[in-house]
Amino acid sequence: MSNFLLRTKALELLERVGDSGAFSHLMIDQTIKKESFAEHDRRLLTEIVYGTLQHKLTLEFFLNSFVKKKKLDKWVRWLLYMSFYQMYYLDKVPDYAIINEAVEISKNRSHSGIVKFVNGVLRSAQREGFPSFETIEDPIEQVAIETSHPYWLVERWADAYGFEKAKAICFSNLETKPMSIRINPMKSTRDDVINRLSQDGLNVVASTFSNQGIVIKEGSILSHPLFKEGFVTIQDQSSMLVSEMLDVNMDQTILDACSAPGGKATHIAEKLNNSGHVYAYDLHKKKANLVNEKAEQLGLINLRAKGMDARQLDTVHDRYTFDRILIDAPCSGFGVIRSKPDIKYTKSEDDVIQLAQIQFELLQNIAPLLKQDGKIVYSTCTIDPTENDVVIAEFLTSHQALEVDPTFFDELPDFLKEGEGVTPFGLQIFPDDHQTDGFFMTRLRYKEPSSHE
Ligand SMILES: C[S@@+](CC[C@H](N)C(=O)[O-])C[C@H]1O[C@@H](n2cnc3c(N)ncnc32)[C@H](O)[C@@H]1O
Repeated sequence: MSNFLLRTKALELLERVGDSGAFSHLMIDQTIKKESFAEHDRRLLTEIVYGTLQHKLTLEFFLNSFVKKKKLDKWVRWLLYMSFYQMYYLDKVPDYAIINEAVEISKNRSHSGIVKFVNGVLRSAQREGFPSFETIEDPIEQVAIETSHPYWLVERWADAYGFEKAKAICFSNLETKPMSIRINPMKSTRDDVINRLSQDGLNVVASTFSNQGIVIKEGSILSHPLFKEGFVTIQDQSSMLVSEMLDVNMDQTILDACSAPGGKATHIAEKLNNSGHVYAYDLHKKKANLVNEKAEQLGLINLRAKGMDARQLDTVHDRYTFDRILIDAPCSGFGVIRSKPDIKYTKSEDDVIQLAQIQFELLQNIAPLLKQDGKIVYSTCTIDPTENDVVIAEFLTSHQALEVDPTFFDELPDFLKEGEGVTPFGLQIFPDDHQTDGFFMTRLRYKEPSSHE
């Protein structure tokens, strides 16, 4: 494909999704796939689109240094952002070529005034270079601009964890993490899968988070037969640890209250080796159907998902029904910004407060369904204390028969036991800690198994 066409496509995508606040990997990937590009073009297009979105606030800072208070058409702004992104972050294409392409695109779309403007701004950037972040005096603002996070979010993390940790989190959100997969123990062993993938040229190592996990350091699993035939599932390592900490045993009756798209529900069902039963729910029926599809692909007959608000599960299940309960709650998602950069632009402090309320209600309404000797795992893929430690602390204050299960901490992998993420209420994994998603998880149980009767 010509450079002109590729960059025109990139601009179209950015215009479509960049301001909507609803872009997702899936949506962008599907659009790119539809065009049937050559592999090399597809990779460059993906890189330009994601990179521009990922660095949006930094690129805005650059633009403001060249253009004072000028109202720009949406497409002109995105064209300048994507050109800046390539000039500053990529060394694949020389600046003059990036500028020429941008000028050609402008000619195609508008009149000579705009063409001159685009050319002028990009030539100034080429001549003068981009402004240094050192010129920003406020350290929080400097990190916010350099890593393209909103100010309030960096400030919030600095208040919760200190400035240096907040900075490390922000920078780690710009890196890519290695992909990890979970083997299906009903079909193969981890050693066999590692051997097979190594023979086929992938560089893989065993995960220390889960004995079903494998980290792919080099190579792609997406076109490998083991992936296509359901021998392995793509899942982040922190996410795998959640189902590990549920401490599942054969024949148990398990509830996964917020289950879509089914990563953890299928992990749990695999651990049961098709015995027992996993009752899975999700607020959205369509999403619950995805869980059923995933279970079918993996050959799991002990998992069934339905659409339902989990805060009303006490209308369909009796008290003391479940051996294990997983509440992988809806959350702000601040632990997964690396793969979903839209989160940092769209979520607000109000969202955090509203989500904490929902999380509390989920715990409150679901906990009575736990058997006397059962265990509840509560998890989120966020790093905000309001949705994690604070929700658990408040829940335990109003439900004094329950406690954080002290054996949860003993069962953590050794390298996590002593880390900075261990709190009195659970384990917080940060995205800059282990090249995984950021996650919070904890396990609750009755203080005295029969005292609540
Ligand atoms: C963090 S995701 C769950 C991820 C899933 N456990 C996995 O591992 O693939 C949270 C899910 O909760 C669902 N949800 C939100 N509010 C809910 C509610 N009141 N009842 C049940 N599910 C809800 C969302 O639709 C979303 O799919």
